[in-house]
Amino acid sequence: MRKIILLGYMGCGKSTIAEKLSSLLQIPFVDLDRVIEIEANMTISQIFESFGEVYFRKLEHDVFVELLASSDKQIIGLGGGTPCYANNHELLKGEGITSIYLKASVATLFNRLAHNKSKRPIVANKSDEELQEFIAKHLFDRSYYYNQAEYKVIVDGKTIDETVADIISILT
Ligand SMILES: Nc1ncnc2c1ncn2[C@@H]1O[C@H](COP(=O)(O)OP(=O)(O)O)[C@@H](O)[C@H]1O
Ligand SMILES: O=C(O)C1=C[C@@H](OP(=O)(O)O)[C@@H](O)[C@H](O)C1
Ligand SMILES: [Mg+2]
Repeated sequence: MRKIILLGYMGCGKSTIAEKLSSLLQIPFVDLDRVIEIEANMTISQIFESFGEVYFRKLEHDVFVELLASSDKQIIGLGGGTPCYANNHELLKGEGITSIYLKASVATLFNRLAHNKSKRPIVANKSDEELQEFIAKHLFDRSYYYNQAEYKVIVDGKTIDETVADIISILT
């Protein structure tokens, strides 16, 4: 396989898990958001603030297509919204691509995002009460796209190492 792609809602652990998986499997890791930030020379928050979400989604699609076009073996951590726009979910079905949905419950996501939302413009300004309800509805809306992944790994109640071990058992 050429690309191992991790997807799922904000805070499910895509960036954290991909980095650990990368060091264990000795396969380079790229975080889609980081590539976007480097190419734009701006943070994700600055892109949203200056140009808006529609512009970000276009950039995200272009960078995703660029990454998939390379023949390099890579682990790619997507942004939470990547599979949900611009038909990106169809790109997950391409040849040589293994896609894995890191599935987290609303409670797990809320616990993580409540302390970790400032760099995520979609949730940055929400109160705790708003956040819980927002995640529940948003996750429901996005689940259709996340469920297009080839594999699903439940992350609730698991340590980083346990989730990584689950992924390795899928890959081997
Ligand atoms: N068991 C766990 N697995 C993954 N992340 C965890 C876990 N426990 C706590 N975290 C924390 O949750 C956050 C997940 O964020 P991140 O990896 O950026 O997710 P994503 O890229 O999916 O938005 C990190 O701050 C990470 O340290
Ligand atoms: O869910 C989303 O729409 C987004 C998730 C973020 O990535 P993470 O899932 O890594 O936080 C980032 O791409 C951007 O803030 C938008
Ligand atoms: Mg991330």
